[in-house]
Amino acid sequence: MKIALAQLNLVVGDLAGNARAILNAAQQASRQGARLLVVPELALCGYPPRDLLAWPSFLEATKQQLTKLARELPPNLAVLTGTIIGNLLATEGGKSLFNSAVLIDSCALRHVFSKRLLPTYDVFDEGRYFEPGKKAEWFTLDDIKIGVTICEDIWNNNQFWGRKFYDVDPLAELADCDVDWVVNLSASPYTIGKPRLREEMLQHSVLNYGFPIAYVNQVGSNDDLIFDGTSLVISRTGAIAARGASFETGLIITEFNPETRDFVVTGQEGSWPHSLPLLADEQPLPEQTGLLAPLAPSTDAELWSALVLGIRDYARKCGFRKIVLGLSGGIDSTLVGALAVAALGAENVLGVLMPSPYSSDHSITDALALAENLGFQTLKLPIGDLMATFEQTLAEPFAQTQPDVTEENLQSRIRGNLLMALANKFGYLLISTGNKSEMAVGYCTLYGDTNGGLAAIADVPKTRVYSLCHWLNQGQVGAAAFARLVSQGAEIVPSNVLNKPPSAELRPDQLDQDSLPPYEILDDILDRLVNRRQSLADLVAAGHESATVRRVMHLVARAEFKRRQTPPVLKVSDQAFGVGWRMPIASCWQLSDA
Ligand SMILES: NC(=O)c1ccc[n+]([C@@H]2O[C@H](COP(=O)([O-])OP(=O)(O)OC[C@H]3O[C@@H](n4cnc5c(N)ncnc54)[C@H](O)[C@@H]3O)[C@@H](O)[C@H]2O)c1
Ligand SMILES: Nc1ncnc2c1ncn2[C@@H]1O[C@H](COP(=O)(O)O)[C@@H](O)[C@H]1O
Ligand SMILES: N[C@@H](CCC(=O)O)C(=O)O
Ligand SMILES: O=P(O)(O)OP(=O)(O)O
Repeated sequence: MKIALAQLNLVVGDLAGNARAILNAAQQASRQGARLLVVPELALCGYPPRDLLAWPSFLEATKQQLTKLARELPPNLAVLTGTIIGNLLATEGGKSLFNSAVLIDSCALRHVFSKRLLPTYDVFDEGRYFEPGKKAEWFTLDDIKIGVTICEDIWNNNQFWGRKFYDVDPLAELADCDVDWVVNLSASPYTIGKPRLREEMLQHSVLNYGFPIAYVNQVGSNDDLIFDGTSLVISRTGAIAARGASFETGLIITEFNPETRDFVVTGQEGSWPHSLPLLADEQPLPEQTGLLAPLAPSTDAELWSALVLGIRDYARKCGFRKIVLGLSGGIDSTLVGALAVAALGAENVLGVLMPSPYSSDHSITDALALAENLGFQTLKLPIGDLMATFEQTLAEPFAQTQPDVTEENLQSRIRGNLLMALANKFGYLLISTGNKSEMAVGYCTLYGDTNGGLAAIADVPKTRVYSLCHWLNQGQVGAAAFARLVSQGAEIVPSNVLNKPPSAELRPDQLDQDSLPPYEILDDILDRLVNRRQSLADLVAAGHESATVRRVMHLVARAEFKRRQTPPVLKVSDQAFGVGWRMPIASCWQLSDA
């Protein structure tokens, strides 16, 4: 039996567009002779629908779209699609919806399976909307017994994690039902290294529970969440029967053999994708039959692709064709400039140079060198006159004061204002360039360099910004925009950008390192504090100076008000400063207290 898994890039709320993407995949799968097509979690409404689920009109429209889709699907193909389903018993208690997989066969709705484990940690808030499914469920297709799970349902493998997250274990219950194989419909957000982690977990689960697993994951980015795809089919032995490409749409076709009760393993490697089509869903899905698309060769390569997809999808799903950013010749704006070019093409990126009397010459020359390397346009808007006008206007109220950080911030706010003016006038998306290290300690100006529609690298620590830029210069980047440079062995990131010390250039001779611990130390403290919730004692035991740790903890807590007002942050770590980080602002608790 041929089984097809469609890694689709779905848009939240685009019910007709998502239905079309499912239908296209179904027609393609049917032409390939597939008997069953599986598409991702909540594919019809897009994931995550968040509070759209509170609108009765949205629920009704989704229901109607499902009925219409069922009528249009090829009759010889069974389709398992993620969608929302009303809980008819909600009046007797419980939430009014299920997060479900619906089996459509011969153009009719045959069975509904509902997600049993509803995550409520980090970015997930499914208990807010959904009632959990009550029991393990499966269906029979041509005498093959297929167990159905949805995303979190497969993440409670106690033996793999060495701890139990939920009392219910849907996979263990399906093992008791003696199913032939289990399918999982997912919308599993990307974090660094997660494609490999999922693979290890699923291989362990196959051996632990004793059945093959086919796992289909959404691809694309919705708001702050990036979905990598990397769907998998794991055979009974733990061997990988198929692996979908990461960060690309695709139709994975695999063969289940009823005799061996297993998927056929070819072990053939496919090719690593070299380009990310802009509107992939409107073209036929790239097909992979029994192929293993390789995992990214390094976490830098993986992270790069994730950020490119995150920027591209945010722009196109919000209706932007062009990006603007402030280009200072520093490493952060350099990385964001390169990402923007890879995401939308050099012809759609504008870098704005805004020198002040404190700007170095290399802030101009390095920014221009990058723009020339990558072929995008620049605009130079010196801000000295605007600074003088601001200072003049504020001269009277500031008469009895000394220049301080206020004047520094004015420069940043002038730049932020100019960038937003360009964004308004020409319909650009302004991307802010702050990295995670500065967002963590508040080393940025509210309504200044934090301005923007999307914070593209605000979950990327400064040390990783450097490693991504070094990786870019190693010439392994696949983006078409860099093909010429890569083929000539030329640098993408000007070497001076990599070698000079980071500086805000808001006053003479200012260096980040005069205000902050060295970034290697700061980033290790932040990783332990923010991602791993370590205490002062833990951090000191790890070799950090107590005074430095206390200072960082204080800065992190004090900067909460800034983070709450910054743009959506593309999530790439286990703990991003986004919807999964819910710290109080007006709080007396010192992180160093415990
Ligand atoms: N802009 C840049 O490009 C850049 C880059 C690197 C470093 N920096 C550095 O970042 C620093 C920015 O200075 P800053 O932190 O004073 O800037 P800021 O103006 O962004 O934030 C401080 C202001 O925020 C308000 N505020 C403080 N606590 C608040 C709260 N709990 N709720 C609401 N509002 C509150 C107050 O008005 C306060 O003056 C400077 O040291 C600058 O050198 C800036
Ligand atoms: N001189 C500058 N021209 C354009 N954009 C600038 C300039 N200086 C700073 N910026 C923008 O602000 C952020 C933060 O600057 P830091 O150097 O980190 O202080 C920078 O990435 C640019 O987007
Ligand atoms: N914990 C899983 C699943 C979350 C979900 O059910 O959406 C993940 O990170 O991918
Ligand atoms: O934000 P940038 O680009 O100016 O980078 P840096 O802060 O390292 O100068």
